[in-house]
Amino acid sequence: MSVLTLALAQSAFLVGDIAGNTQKIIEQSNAAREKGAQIIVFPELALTGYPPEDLLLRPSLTPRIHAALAQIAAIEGIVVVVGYPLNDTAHKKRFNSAGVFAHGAQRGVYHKQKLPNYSVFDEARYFDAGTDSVIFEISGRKVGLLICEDIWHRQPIKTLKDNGADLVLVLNASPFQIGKQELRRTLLSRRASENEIPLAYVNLVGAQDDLVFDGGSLAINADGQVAAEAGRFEAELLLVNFDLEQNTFVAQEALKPLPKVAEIYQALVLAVSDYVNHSRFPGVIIGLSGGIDSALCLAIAVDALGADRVNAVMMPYRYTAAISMEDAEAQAQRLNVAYHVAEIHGIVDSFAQTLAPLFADAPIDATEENLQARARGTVLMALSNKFGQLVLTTGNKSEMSVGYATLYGDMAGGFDVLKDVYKTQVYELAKFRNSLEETPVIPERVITRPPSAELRPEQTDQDSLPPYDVLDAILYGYIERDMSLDALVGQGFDQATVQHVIHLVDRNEHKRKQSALGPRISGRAFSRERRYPLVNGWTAGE
Ligand SMILES: Nc1ncnc2c1ncn2[C@@H]1O[C@H](COP(=O)(O)OP(=O)(O)OC[C@H]2O[C@@H]([n+]3cccc(C(=O)O)c3)[C@H](O)[C@@H]2O)[C@@H](O)[C@H]1O
Ligand SMILES: Nc1ncnc2c1ncn2[C@@H]1O[C@H](COP(=O)(O)OP(=O)(O)OP(=O)(O)O)[C@@H](O)[C@H]1O
Ligand SMILES: NC(=O)CC[C@H](N)C(=O)O
Repeated sequence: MSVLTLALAQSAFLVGDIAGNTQKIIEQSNAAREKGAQIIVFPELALTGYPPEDLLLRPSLTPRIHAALAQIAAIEGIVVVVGYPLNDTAHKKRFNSAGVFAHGAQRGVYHKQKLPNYSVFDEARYFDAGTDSVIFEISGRKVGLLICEDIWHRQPIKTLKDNGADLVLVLNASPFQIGKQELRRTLLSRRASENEIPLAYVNLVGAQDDLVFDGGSLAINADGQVAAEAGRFEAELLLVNFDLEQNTFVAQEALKPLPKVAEIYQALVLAVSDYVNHSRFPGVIIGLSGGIDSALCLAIAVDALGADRVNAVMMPYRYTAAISMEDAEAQAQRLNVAYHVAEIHGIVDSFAQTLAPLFADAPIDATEENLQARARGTVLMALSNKFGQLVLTTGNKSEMSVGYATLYGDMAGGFDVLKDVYKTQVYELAKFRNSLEETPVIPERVITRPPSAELRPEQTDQDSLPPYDVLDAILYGYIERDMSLDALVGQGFDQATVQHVIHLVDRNEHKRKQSALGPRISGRAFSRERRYPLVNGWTAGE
């Protein structure tokens, strides 16, 4: 059997670190050659990382890219296919391109034809669309190139097939959202089988700001069957053999698909670890309340960074229940995390004293609750300033949707771990994490007790919000499916409840606008893909 060995370089590339990324490309190309590969394929825009955003507009980018390409062209003994931005100054155009390098020179270049400009993507801001197919030859086979969004459309791969391609390489920067790998498998199988052409799909891995790239690179045969698949959420140099006589990939052992809850958990861990490490924080600080949100964040942080880089601070006030103190300490102990207690009576009471003459006879309301949250936020930020550690905030998607969080209080911090995770998913994730070890890291009572902000006596979240299963279902319909009030009521939800929830979501856009960034796991997160005007005259619920 005569074989072409391909290396699919499912790697992480730090945005903007062109020198570091070039070094990685050279090292991985050499490693792949030593393992017997004749060609190595890197992800979309590997040289700059994805998405490079306005770094693409810096005039100093082009010389850096040219220097990097010269180094890549000098790689010997293996064909290298790599994604990079191409600035065509003569024609005042910029392309999202893939270059083919071999025997000391660049042998070809392909420009992405379909530029995504929906959801989290903004490529039309930066790139011009390519118009031509590109096919190059290796080992007597015609190999076509595509870049990410191209494969989500029918025409680009069909044109390659019509032009005689035997095999298609797809370079990707395809971000994670729940169920995305299943979607990719279905799409790629269909594209391969409807065109009767095998394809190799190489994805990026690692997190960038709010986006998580989950890998899951694939080799798919012309009958649509998956021949090989790389792991998820980790770097891998996947070697696949392509039988040149049969024009098929040699099948490898199939990977088990990850359950949804496991993929969400891994996405959050990767997001925290890459955000903290790439921003060069020595560690993180979490306000640990004894509640489920901060408990889950603590477990995620420990899995991402190791226990010795995580600090928990319990800040009791007079409404903090004894079991909250016990549970917070138990969590820290079980996870082996440094645990501190900083009570906030003095701070809150002093605030209250100063404000008393100004408040005159104004009745007690949420103001007094917010002082507690703000005292805690101030303590956490002081620790961050003093020791250089990042404060992780814990607000989940349900709370961020309805504004159930205090500005400059529990919203203070640099990265909001659960920002795109509904409260009902928080429970599933906590149970999932507990199932991984014999002794659950989150005490059972934290999961079973009714959630409370503990900002006044006997308070529970359900005093002011519908039960979380109802709230989350309404939020999902309104936020992720753009459903109207009438449509939600048509689904059986109580009209007054839906009205109340929609009103809260609309009224709290300003909070989300100034909230910390957090990892995106859904198809509609509060970051790039949901942009509402703060001031507007829209009628709620339509
Ligand atoms: N459109 C707009 N554009 C810009 N700013 C706007 C604004 N509307 C209000 N504001 C500002 O926002 C302020 C109100 O926001 P804020 O100060 O946060 O206070 P607020 O939203 O009134 O109260 C916080 C709520 O979150 C709940 N909470 C707090 C802490 C933790 C938890 C939990 O369980 O996790 C829940 C608490 O029970 C209360 O219901 C206004 O006083 C005003 O200054
Ligand atoms: N007593 C406390 N000590 C330390 N941090 C606290 C305390 N109370 C609240 N916090 C911080 O503020 C965040 C908001 O918590 P709060 O208890 O008000 O609501 P929650 O959304 O139910 O969160 P949790 O489930 O973590 O309690 C907590 O996740 C935690 O980080
Ligand atoms: N970078 C891209 O072109 C990605 C777009 C593509 N639809 C994806 O999410 O996989």
